[in-house]
Amino acid sequence: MNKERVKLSATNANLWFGNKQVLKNVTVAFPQNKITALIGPSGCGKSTLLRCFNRMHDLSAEVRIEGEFLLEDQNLYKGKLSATEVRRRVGMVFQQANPFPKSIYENINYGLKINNIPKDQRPGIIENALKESYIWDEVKDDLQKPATRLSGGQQQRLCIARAVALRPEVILMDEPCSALDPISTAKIEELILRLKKDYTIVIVTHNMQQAQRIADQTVFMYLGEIIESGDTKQIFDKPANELTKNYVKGHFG
Ligand SMILES: Nc1ncnc2c1ncn2[C@@H]1O[C@H](COP(=O)(O)OP(=O)(O)OP(=O)(O)O)[C@@H](O)[C@H]1O
Repeated sequence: MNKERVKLSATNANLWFGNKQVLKNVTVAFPQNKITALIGPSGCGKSTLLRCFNRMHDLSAEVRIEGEFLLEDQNLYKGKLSATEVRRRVGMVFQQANPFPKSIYENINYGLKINNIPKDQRPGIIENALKESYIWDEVKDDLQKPATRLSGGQQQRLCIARAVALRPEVILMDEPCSALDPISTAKIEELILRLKKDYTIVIVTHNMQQAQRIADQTVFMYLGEIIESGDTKQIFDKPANELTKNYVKGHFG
């Protein structure tokens, strides 16, 4: 798929919800410090695949996963890594901003506490995370106010700050802008582009313009399989597969 250093990968991954197979022999690699867009029609398995990379399916009894998932050379499931450690190193931001019903400050502080970050280091980390997520200027005088009073776009940037505060290596984003207006979306896209300097980013999106604006690489999925992946420009301008072509041209989806 690329010559860059691979940060995160899956090889021959299969996943079942009960008897229903949702991921079929998925092999994919996400290069370090790049943005990869995962695209494909509704229900093709994008979110399910994304969630495998931070062990979000661990608590679902009906889920069966096969295959190899690696963070660099460390196995996400079979090695020494605990689910908590995996989730610290592979952060996730969801479609619907989901701040805790607590203060802006506590939203970030909470993750630091459960990861045993010393108390005296936390205020500095929180300030940096808010700065890094382009929201500090808007909230610096309101840190003790409830996070739920922020706008949707601000809540989403707070959720990104919550993820980056734990210094992950990868940030998974599941349609992070789908509930946002164009101005908030533009701010998040600008933020994502800046974050790739420090993080590897995988973003699920239904917005083809968004994928073309921000993604270095694009992966097209259909019915649980990876149909095609490559440089974003190639996927959109010269797709090799007819299904990819029809999807990116908006003929189905
Ligand atoms: N907990 C579950 N139990 C059973 N089936 C599930 C479960 N979660 C998802 N599925 C099924 O798995 C398939 C893939 O779902 P997934 O959410 O990964 O698709 P997606 O490509 O992210 O879709 P969308 O773009 O609409 O968010 C769908 O058929 C869905 O109904």
